Amino acid sequence: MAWEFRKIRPGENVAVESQRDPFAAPKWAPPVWHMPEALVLLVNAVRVLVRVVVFLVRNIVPVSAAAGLGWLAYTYGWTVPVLVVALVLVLLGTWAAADRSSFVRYLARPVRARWRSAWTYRRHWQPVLVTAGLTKTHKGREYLPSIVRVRCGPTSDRVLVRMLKGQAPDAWERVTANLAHGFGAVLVRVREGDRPGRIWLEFVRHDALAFPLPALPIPSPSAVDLSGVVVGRTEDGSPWRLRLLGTHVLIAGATGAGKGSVIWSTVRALLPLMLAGLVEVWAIDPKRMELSYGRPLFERYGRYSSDPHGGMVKLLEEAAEDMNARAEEFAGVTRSFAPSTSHPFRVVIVDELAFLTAYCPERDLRKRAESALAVLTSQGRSVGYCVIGAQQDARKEVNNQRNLFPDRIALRLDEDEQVDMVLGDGARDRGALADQISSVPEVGAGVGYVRLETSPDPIRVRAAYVSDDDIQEMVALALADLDAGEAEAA
Ligand SMILES: Nc1ncnc2c1ncn2[C@@H]1O[C@H](COP(=O)(O)OP(=O)(O)OP(=O)(O)O)[C@@H](O)[C@H]1O
Repeated sequence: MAWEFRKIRPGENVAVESQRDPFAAPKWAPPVWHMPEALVLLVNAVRVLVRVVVFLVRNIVPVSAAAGLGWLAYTYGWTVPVLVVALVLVLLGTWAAADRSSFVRYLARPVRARWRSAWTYRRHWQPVLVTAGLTKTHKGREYLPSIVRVRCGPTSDRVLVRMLKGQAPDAWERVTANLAHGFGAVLVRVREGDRPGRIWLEFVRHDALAFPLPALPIPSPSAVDLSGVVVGRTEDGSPWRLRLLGTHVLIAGATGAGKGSVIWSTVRALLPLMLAGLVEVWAIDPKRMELSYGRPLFERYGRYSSDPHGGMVKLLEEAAEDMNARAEEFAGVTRSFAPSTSHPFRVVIVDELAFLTAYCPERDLRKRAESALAVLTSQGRSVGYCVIGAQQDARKEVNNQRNLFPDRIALRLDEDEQVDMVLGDGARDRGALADQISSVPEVGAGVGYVRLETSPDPIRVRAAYVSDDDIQEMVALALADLDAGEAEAA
């Protein structure tokens, strides 16, 4: 129980049960101990001293700077500190102009984090948490979760929070809307903390993915990393790197969700290695829409089929056969795959998986496609094969093959339960709101959620939009060595 000292009349100091709620009915406690005046003063003096020391330690840099300037002004007059401040500003300006990224990293962001910590988070912490029901009052004493540290990113803040003992992250997940409104954020996500009992709250200040991202420049061959080709941007403004080497990728999204932009951004990122003969793209195009634009490109630097009467399935089977032959060749010789012109990295893109499997009317073709896909996805990873499958319908009945794809992307989905079907259990609770992505193309097309290997928390991404003109430019670049007639024929 907490106590505070009250003075009743001179010489009469009493300790009473403390009451922090200003609206609570007055509760009179009988005097318990009569305290000497000097002891009361001493206790209060120690309290003030401790608070001052904590404040000084926490704010050592600004306090020292202010004290130094004060001392200069006192000793030499006000012009000297003004000159010192001007000099420091000039130095900081030069630093910012010369190396902006280090300036932002080592100075601007930490200063901003301190400011936001004090002004936005600590100032509103208690009222917002009380209203959101995240505090506990026990025997008149209020227990409040505490802020450990605040970090600022370009578009979001991360606040490390020490929860109350016995509190779990889902208590915070339930009130993310209250927190967002309380602290003026667009949305709030709850992330795993650095140790038990702590969580990171991610306050998104503004949506970095609200506007379409134009097609990224075609990279130089040495910049292409198959462990993470850049296909767009993540919510914190960093590049979205899609892993292809050693995995398979499923892109799930309702019609118009922008699956094409993920596929084309990937092809665009791979283009330099395709031209160098180190990567082949085998395109299977049942819809004859998205991939048909790049048909000459795929036919020259890979394969292409849109033939519904067995051609597409045959292509898949040939990929599976070739993969088997490669596996045999590599057995006992090499364990990690590095692409070469004799053994290029093969990306098999299937624009709509369900056309080959669930929707295919011919039972025989369906079975053959399913079995070739299963072979490719289960054994192809280590021998330089990557299957990228797009899928409109994420329901279980339609997509029984999703477990064959280790990496999955959830673009806009029609129903909330499809999110966990695509990204795995609990993904929606952890913030993958793929069912709430806007269906307005400018706002939501190409936006989605991915789960990285390193973290169970889904992150929000947007693929760059590769327009028809961009595709034509890629095709022209890839076929530049052919003369006009040949290109036409291709
Ligand atoms: N990354 C993006 N940024 C902005 N707009 C985009 C993006 N991707 C696609 N769009 C817009 O959204 C429209 C639909 O995209 P797209 O055809 O790629 O969707 P989809 O998921 O492949 O649909 P479907 O399954 O019906 O083929 C495009 O015509 C384009 O205008």
